[in-house]
Amino acid sequence: MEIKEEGASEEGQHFLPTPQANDTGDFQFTSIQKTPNEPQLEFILACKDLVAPVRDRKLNTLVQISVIHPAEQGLTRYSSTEIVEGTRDPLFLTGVTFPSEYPIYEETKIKLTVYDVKDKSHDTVRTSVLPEHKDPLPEVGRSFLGYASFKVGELLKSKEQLLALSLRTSDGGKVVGTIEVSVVKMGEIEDGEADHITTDVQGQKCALVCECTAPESVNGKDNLPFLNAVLKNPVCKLYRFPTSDNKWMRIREQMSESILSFHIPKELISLHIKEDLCRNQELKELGELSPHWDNLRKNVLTHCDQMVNMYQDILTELSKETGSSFKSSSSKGEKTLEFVPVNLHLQRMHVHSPHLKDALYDVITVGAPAAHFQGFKNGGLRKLLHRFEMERRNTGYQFIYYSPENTAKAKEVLSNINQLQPLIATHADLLLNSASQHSPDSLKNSLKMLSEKTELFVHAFKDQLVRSALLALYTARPGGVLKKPPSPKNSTEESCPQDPPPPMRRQDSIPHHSDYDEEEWDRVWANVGKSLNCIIATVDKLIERDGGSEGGGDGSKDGEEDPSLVDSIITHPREDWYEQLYPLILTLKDCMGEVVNRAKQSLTFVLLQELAYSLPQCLMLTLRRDIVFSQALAGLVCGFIIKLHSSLHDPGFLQQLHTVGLIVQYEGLLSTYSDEIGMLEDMAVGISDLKKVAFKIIEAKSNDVLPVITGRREHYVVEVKLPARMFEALPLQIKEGQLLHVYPVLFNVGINEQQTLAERFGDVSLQESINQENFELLKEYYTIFMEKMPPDYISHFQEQNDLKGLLENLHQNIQAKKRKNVEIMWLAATICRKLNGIRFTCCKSAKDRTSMSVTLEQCSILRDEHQLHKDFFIRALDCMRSRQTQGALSESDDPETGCLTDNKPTSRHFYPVALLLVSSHLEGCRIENVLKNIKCRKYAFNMLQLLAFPKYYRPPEGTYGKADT
Ligand SMILES: O=P(O)(O)O[C@H]1[C@H](O)[C@@H](O)[C@H](O)[C@H](O)[C@@H]1OP(=O)(O)O
Repeated sequence: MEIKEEGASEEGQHFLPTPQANDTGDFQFTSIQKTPNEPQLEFILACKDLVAPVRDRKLNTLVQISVIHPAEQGLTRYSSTEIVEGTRDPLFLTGVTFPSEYPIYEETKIKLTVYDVKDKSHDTVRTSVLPEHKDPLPEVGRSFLGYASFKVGELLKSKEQLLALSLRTSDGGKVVGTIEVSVVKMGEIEDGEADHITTDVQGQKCALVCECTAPESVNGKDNLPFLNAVLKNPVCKLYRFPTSDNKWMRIREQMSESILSFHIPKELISLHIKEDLCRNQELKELGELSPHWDNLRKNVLTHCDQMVNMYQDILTELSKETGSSFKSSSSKGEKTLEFVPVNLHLQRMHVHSPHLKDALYDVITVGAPAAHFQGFKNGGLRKLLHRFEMERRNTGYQFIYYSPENTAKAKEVLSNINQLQPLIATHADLLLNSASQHSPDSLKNSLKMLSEKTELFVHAFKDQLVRSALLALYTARPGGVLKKPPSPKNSTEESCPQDPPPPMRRQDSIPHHSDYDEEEWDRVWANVGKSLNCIIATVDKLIERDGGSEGGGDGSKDGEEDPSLVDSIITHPREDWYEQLYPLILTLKDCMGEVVNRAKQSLTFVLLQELAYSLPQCLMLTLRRDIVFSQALAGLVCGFIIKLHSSLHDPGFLQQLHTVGLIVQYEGLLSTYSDEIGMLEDMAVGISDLKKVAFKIIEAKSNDVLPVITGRREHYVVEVKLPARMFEALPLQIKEGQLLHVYPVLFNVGINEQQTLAERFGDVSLQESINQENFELLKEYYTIFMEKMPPDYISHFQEQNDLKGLLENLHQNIQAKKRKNVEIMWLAATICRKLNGIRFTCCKSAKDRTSMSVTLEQCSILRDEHQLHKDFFIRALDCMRSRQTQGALSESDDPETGCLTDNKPTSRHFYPVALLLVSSHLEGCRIENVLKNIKCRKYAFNMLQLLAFPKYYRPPEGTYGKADT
């Protein structure tokens, strides 16, 4: 029999925006004193001496928590505990938390209703693995046992903030037991002894005494406004678990979205548009070409313009999504959202355990960066890029083959030129300005800056590529006939068709031409250096003479300046500095202009070769790479900012940040089977491309604290802003703008039924090579870490951690080629945490497998680092993965499927705010994640799938089933 509460108007929770919260009509309510951004109220529950309705039947109880807002009469279901089985004295591990935005006052009434759950598994959808004749269990649902209620003010003002309330039957008559409500404050120092906790549920007792002092380092309250600008819509859960020495630890699980999900893609797309517009312009300015190349260029430009339009359209679409912070898994194939990462969240576990410092454990959970709209029929980036390069290299006479390294080099030089030329011009003008003011000090300073930049400029061209590109372009001009057409077939390093594919670093098919005057470039290039030397010598002379010192000097300090020029200066008795320097500056600018012109054209010609081959595939490949990279970068920036904020008070971390850089470890759960092979190939390239990213911390000058990206495809700088107070406390190197590097590594272990197929009938080599390659990268990072961190830090570090042993263990596990060897993931994650790194967990959608993995990781940390009682490991795991049972769903839920039937999303992919807030206090954070994505509180697994999962990756009964994903 299912018992319904009488008179309860069950509605979703309605959040009032905070400013209105105190002002509900004519009423004035007493706010709860709160710490910014911390939950307003958190409590735990336990029952005693419950009376079973039927004798000799063990009770399986849960408590449902409802709220009666003071201005309303209606009851709003808020959350519920987990089910505790087989005891009259249940002690609930799942607590209740009211986040800072929730409209709760001292006058708010809380109703606690205790139910006896007869069958907690009836929600699990039976699948084909069940015998067909087997009917669902006849006895489903739960029975009402009793209720109690209290006002928030009563709880807060009670002795030791603890209430023991009688539970009564619905007519308010009979007492059927007691319920204890105890306020919890994270970060408090445990005062009382949680004595007599036994793993025997019958004997569980609750530690209810707490004293309060919040450790600064974990709460990091100073940082909150900044994190709030980035993190949105937090979902919180509170638990308490016993430790092996029978004390309680408290755990707050928090899951938040990030507006960086949209902000970073928008920044990046704008940057790509700028870069591509500039390249298209340079292609147009390439000058006259012979008909073959000219046609190619026209074709390339048509496609490139189309591409820029496409990026602009995507940006326009994304710009409409103002304030969005979440892309659901069901939108992963949407074209306009392709640059946005799927289901990106910070998953945070805050642990307060006795005798230990409070600790935070963060993992970024996100769908594997992949180009879902383009699909995976032909594989992912790793394969596509390799194939593209192989084919391009063997195209014969139509194009000149430049290796990817040389193409990247050409882009780098072009970018350097574009940056340096205007800088030099500015410094040259400043020098003239100093000259006109006749100020020796200012002249010296301006000269110093001018010299530095000009030297960099000259250095930028010290590359064979520029010479060969000049020759190639020469041959492509009308009349510039190549005597020996460039072809890999003419190369001495040519490979025979039957040979294995040559390595990527093969020699380029760069032309050689006997008529070409190579020295001409040398002369043009050297002129820049010469004219700088001339300026230096002139300035020296002018200052020397101005100081009235005797003697004229010979004007040949640097040995390279033109003696006639210098002589002409020193013969002037009364110099006008400006007049003396002006012609020299003009010469420098002219020489530079000549170099820039030639170099730009020739290097643009190199880029033309890459683009001209295999249009439009080449551009689609760039698009795919941009998409995957954008998703990966959004996650990385989010992870970096969170890591920075949570570790700002740690000098060791800050030192590591600027001397070594940060390890960023990705755990992949993709299978090497079917489409997920392509996803893994995309993900591997996307993550590896993150090496091109460096961070820079700058002082925030306004309220806009969102990061800014500069650079171009081969090299990005992400500027992260910190408020002045925090910025000031940073090490000098960071404040001076030193670039902070990241070392991304990916370890993948497929765990589902698809991976079983791959292992039995397919191929797992992709996973093996990714793990092997990334192990080498991780080892490299460790070596740099050991070399660069100070010896005293290292000796302390080594005392605490056996990193060498862990690495060796990881290596052995990778070599072992064991099936579904999840030990690899645990070891890689542990190493990352010990190295102060940033952790990521990814599967296709980051909702089902990722939720299993991240909750397992949390409980394993509690076991290994916080002495979680071993008999509570599985219970803790189940609590974190759990969902409300059917009876606890709101009326808008479909009881058959657990899926929401009303509260339809307002847009295709965004979770409506009302719905989000309603849901944010139901069971474990990760089931909320599933709900956010597919509007259904069920992990998308069936029993057959779960049989293939490693044991600890299986969710509890009642939490999984058929879901329309
Ligand atoms: O979050 P995921 O684990 O990628 O979700 C998978 C789930 O593991 C699988 O069992 C199910 O059949 C679906 O394919 C889920 O992916 P969706 O992207 O369809 O949510």
